[in-house]
Amino acid sequence: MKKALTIAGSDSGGGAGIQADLKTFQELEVYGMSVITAVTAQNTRGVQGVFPLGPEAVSRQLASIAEDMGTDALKTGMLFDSGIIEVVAEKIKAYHWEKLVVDPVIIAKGGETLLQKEAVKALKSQLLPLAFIVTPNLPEAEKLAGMPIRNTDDMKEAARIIADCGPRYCLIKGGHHESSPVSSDLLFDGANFYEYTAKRYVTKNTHGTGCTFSSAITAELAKGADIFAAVSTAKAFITAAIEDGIQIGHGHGPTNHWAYQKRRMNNR
Ligand SMILES: Nc1ncnc2c1ncn2[C@@H]1O[C@H](COP(=O)(O)OP(=O)(O)O)[C@@H](O)[C@H]1O
Ligand SMILES: Cc1ncc(COP(=O)(O)O)c(N)n1
Repeated sequence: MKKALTIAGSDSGGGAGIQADLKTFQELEVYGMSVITAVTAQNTRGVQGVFPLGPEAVSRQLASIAEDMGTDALKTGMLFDSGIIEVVAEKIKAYHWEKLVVDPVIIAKGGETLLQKEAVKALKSQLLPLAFIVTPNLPEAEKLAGMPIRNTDDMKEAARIIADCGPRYCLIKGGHHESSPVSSDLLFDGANFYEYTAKRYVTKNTHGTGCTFSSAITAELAKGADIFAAVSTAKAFITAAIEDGIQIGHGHGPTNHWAYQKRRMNNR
């Protein structure tokens, strides 16, 4: 069985972070492993507390996996600060882990900080050069590129700037473009742009969409898919998960990780 690793924060509400990643790995039939960077007290209403574990705890978890199991692909989500980014980058290089998906989690949907301001520089200079693909949402792409994004031309310009940091592919997600009837993501391979478009659902149950999407890409890469097939399957996975979003809690509910496989079973 192929293996996938997530290096991310725990979401007690179960919709984002490590929990969303492991559910996605399971649904896409890869063996899921996790390195926890921080524990968040979180629910559908927002983030009530953040408790980082620190570089030593992260380093030891990474070593446990590397010394025994290894991984076929991996992703990063919430990394909290530059100390954790440094150790993650150092270990990824030392273990020669190559299929790295960097989801540059900076701010939660409710506005809470998940990456310290000082750490954006380390993310760009230390982690992005190791990334096979980086998957910023629109506000994250604005921060990484240092420019406002108002239209598709701006998205392309930002993708070029982010690609200059060294990732092999850059995928800017259009989920935050709420006035559009579609949800369009733009993949840049250093030369050409490819658009992945799906219907936009009007729903407040979008907690964990980015985590789920990037872990679906990671699962597909672990199984040997090329980047275009991996993004395409991940887009179908997240679109189904959003369409069947779950009304749990009083705020932004989670997506439905089972929706994609349920549809496949029904179509048999
Ligand atoms: N309301 C929606 N309807 C359909 N697809 C969406 C919706 N919101 C986000 N997506 C898709 O979900 C994926 C994650 O995007 P996004 O929500 O922008 O990430 P993040 O959680 O990092 O902010 C992308 O493929 C995006 O196009
Ligand atoms: C622990 C953790 N990691 C990431 C996110 C971002 O979630 P989203 O996928 O909605 O951007 C989150 N809210 N909590």
